Amino acid sequence: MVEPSTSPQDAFQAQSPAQKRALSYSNTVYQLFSSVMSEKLPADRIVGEYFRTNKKHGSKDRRVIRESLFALFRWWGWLKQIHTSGQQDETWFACLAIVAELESHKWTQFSGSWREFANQSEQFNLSAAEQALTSVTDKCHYLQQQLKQTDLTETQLLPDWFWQVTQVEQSQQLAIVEAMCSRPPIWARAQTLSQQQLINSLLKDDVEATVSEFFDDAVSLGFKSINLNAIGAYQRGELEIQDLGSQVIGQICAPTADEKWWDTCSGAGGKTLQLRSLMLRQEATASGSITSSDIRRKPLEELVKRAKRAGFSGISVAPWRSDALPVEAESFDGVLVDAPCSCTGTWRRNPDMRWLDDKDVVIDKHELQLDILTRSAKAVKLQGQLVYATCSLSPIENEQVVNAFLAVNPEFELQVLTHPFTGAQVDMLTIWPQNANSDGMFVAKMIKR
Ligand SMILES: C[S@@+](CC[C@H](N)C(=O)[O-])C[C@H]1O[C@@H](n2cnc3c(N)ncnc32)[C@H](O)[C@@H]1O
Repeated sequence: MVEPSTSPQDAFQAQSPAQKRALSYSNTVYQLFSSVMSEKLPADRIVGEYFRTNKKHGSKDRRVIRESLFALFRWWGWLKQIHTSGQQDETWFACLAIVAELESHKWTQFSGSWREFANQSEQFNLSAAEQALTSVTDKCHYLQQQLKQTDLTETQLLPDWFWQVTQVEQSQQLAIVEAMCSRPPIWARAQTLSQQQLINSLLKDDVEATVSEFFDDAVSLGFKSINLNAIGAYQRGELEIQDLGSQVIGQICAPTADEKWWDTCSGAGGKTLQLRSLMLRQEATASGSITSSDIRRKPLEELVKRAKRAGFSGISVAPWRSDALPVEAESFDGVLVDAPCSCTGTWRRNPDMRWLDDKDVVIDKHELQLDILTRSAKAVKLQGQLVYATCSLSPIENEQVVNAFLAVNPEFELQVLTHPFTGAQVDMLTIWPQNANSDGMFVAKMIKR
């Protein structure tokens, strides 16, 4: 539970209104940061709960608090090397001042105050960046110079274990860090409208959207946070928020209008809705269907609501209540296994998770993933397709699961895929966040012979 900010640290006395507010923001961000780290709960959840119970903050306050907090996690791989005390001391103020420079935050009166508090220690002589820092390498140089610390490197921005479990070639590492330390846009999928119709409709609600060059139903809603409930197209089910990387999965499934699909780990139905939308785009009265399953009941209830909002028929729900198949064996043209995973591919949106999780989050799930894939495969009919997907970037949860499955299920054969963003032909497809400004994803497609 995060307590509301009450008094600034006694050791730091505000000499001006800007310093007073800077201390108050610092106090709130500090409480939130400590809470995320100690409770090991997602920052989004902790911040959401804090703002729900502390209504005093206006929209500007929220922005300063939220953006400073998430920036701390984005750059924590460097900052943790100077802030080791766990106290709200000069090193803490240095962190706040530094992230404001690294992300070119506009609240310079507060970041200037944080810098003044940091500089009360002889350890620091921080100054504002002379120009906007654009690349991670620029940022690294700025920090090396400010902190007089030359052993900072770009790869420290992701935990060591990430590099161990992903086995990324050195030549690719910088591009990954660069993507992981920036935010992707909010991606949406035109669900019942054409891309252009959706863009026109969004304009009426003052949302400037742009089309994706890759899929004819994907649109970018830009980087500003949006109140979805105030958008007509969302209320009418004409759009769904879905990251571009996630949209790759439905595109790889490529269901035809009359096929019967099973979404075995549907959650609240992000991909179920996409599959149905893809069918309806081919034929307004598509006779195909999708059965959606999950071990959790609540997301399935949410799925039903979302399908209703879109006016979609042809979707039914079959909860997994035991290890037994909740659907008829060998009866589906396509089975999608969007397996539970470490979610390392979503770290751009959740930078806190890279410091809350550890290597086990990747290693632990391999067996469960193989088990779900093996059980789900029993529902695929002859010549049917089996699609395995995760939002992990580690081969342990991806290629190794598929290879282990193929080793004992020789009737399944990998199908060559075309990378939607690079055009490369691959046996199994990893979408890296830097490929098209999205989250990271993995997908493999097999045919039952
Ligand atoms: C990656 S999420 C699915 C996201 C969803 N497909 C979407 O597009 O929004 C994985 C889902 O697998 C479910 N799950 C976990 N263990 C499972 C199991 N043993 N059998 C079926 N589903 C499981 C989780 O409840 C979770 O909803």
